[in-house]
Amino acid sequence: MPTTTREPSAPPAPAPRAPAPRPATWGALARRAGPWLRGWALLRHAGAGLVAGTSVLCLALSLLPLATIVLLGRVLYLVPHSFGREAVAGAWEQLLLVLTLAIGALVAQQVVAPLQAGLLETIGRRVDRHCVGRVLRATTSHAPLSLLEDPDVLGILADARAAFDRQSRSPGEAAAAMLPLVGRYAQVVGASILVAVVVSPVAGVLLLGTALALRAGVRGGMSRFGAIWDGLTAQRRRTGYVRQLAITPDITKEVRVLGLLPWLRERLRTESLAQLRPEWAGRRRVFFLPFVGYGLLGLVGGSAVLAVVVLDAQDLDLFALGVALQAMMVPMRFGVHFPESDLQTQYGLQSLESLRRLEAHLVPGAPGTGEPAGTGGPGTSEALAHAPTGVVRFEDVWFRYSASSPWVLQGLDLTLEPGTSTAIVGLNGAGKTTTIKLLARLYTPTRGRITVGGVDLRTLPADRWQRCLSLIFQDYARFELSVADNVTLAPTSQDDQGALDAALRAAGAHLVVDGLDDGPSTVLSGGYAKGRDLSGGQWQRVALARALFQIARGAQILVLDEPTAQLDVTAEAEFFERFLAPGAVDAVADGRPITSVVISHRFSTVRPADHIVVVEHGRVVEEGNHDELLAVGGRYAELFVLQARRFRADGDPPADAPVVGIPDVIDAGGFS
Ligand SMILES: Nc1ncnc2c1ncn2[C@@H]1O[C@H](COP(=O)(O)OP(=O)(O)OP(=O)(O)O)[C@@H](O)[C@H]1O
Repeated sequence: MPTTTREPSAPPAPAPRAPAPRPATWGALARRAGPWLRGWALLRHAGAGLVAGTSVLCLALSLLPLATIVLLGRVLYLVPHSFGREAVAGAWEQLLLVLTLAIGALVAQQVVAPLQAGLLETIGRRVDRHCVGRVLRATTSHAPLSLLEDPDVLGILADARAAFDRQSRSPGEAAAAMLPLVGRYAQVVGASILVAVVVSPVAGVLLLGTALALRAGVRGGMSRFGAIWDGLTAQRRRTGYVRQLAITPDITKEVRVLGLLPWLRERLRTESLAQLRPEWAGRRRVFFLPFVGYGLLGLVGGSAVLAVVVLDAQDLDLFALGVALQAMMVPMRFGVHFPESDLQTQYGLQSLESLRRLEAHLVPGAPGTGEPAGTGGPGTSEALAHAPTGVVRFEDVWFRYSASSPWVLQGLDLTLEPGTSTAIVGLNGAGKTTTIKLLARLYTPTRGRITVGGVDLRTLPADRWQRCLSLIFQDYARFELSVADNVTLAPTSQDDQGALDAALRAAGAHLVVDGLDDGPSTVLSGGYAKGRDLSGGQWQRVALARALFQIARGAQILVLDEPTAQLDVTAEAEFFERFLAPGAVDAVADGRPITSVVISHRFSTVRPADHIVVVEHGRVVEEGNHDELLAVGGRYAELFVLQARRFRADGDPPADAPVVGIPDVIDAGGFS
């Protein structure tokens, strides 16, 4: 294949900007009511019987105090008629009965309250189970990676997760708390009706009006503070990150050794204050002064009701007076937070809205993802049966991570022939990993296209295409699971056992496994009984086995990003000889032609590849096989010799050290 040297074409015109989002069309009322209705609707996930039973209990618990008021009013009335000169026949017996009932009502409240709390907790947990499922569906959807890296989406995700980590209130708590809240309103209405009946309708209306005004003040303050809280999402994420840093053993180990603990403590302090100061200021603003105002309103309203009662006092008997004075206290309690429902509904409903925004961003088919829903789960025969095959081509691909960041790929052209091995080499930051992220459809090209067998990758569901690939990134995942789970990432059948063994052997990980107490069942973490942590190089072999296992399961393209970064020199050389040679993965591929792509910044190691591509500044500057590239004496030759010379200095020269076609390098003291 001829060696080519590429020049960049002119940069493309800026990508068209997405249209600005249209202003929300919902009315203010709908905006306020929407979250409440959605929270209410969540109750169906707790089970109709449980919700109905708990509702009845909540209503009973809120009406029992009214019953107590009436009964105690009756007691007041009966006391003078039960003793002394004004005693009336039968009054004493009635007094005993009413007193017993009043005590019974009080005891019932005490007994039922813990039961109510338990039932509400159960409802909350059932609703949260449903919501956690929704979070998982959103985060494990096939949304483009760019969305999962979007700072706004990460902030929303952090908020949604915080609720389920019990750092904030959850949607389940909000839904459950609505039942006692309804009970509170039933109680205040009941108390106002009592006052209206025993004193006058004016007093009843005054009482209800005062209660509702106080309530509006309390909840209004909470929702204004909720908006402030929402605005601090990014800062909360930063604070949470530093807090997490402070308790992550691996990181604190490094921080300790470097003597950075004071720095970490100070950083935690400054980040926490950056979150808390606006919260404190917000609290003062939305709670303190309005609290004084609403306190005065309660005083005026309460005094007005009292005045009406006093004016009517001569017409009121002891029963009416007792009931009126006690009932007046119920609405006055509307001036403070309800501990069983206010924080729960305020922050729990905000968590629910975060969850909904997350779904809007990430769930396939939802507006904003631009992602067609996939078919077939990981490794299913359906996904692989419809797998696109053929030559993979990058055609003048331009890419940047966001509209404001610099171009990473600048007109990259690349061809991957089926059944061949390609090495992509280049210096740090050249765009090699980005190239394979695009190949894997984690991102889509900003301009240009990638085709497979002539079909634009964009038109294929990402998950179906990804089933054709087996890919290990340089920052591969390390799961605190068994070796077998780390390799297969799926429940294994008897059929898989052979593929697992072959993958471990082909990756050279079988030697690692042989040294483990429980063989492939050993958990790869020292934190478990019989578990064992591995060295970096041993982990890398396990990750390689994972990639090879997917090949055994039917994937046709093997992509390895810096697969030898943690291997020793001998293992690295052996790896490249094995994986880039023809038929390298036959042992796991069962004779199918496998296209392999290896990324490396080590020019001296990719010699066996059928095709070597040199990437610089996001474009291919040279390509060919090793001999062709050396003969040209360009960038590859220059960097190959530079790196090979270092090997030589280490006493380990590559086999073809005497290089021809790069006289300038040789003159400069290269190989002789
Ligand atoms: N998620 C991201 N968001 C924004 N910029 C990114 C992201 N990932 C990479 N970049 C930028 O893209 C450029 C190319 O990175 P890439 O990882 O593709 O390089 P590379 O050739 O693989 O480098 P290396 O050999 O160091 O792994 C870098 O400048 C990097 O800062």
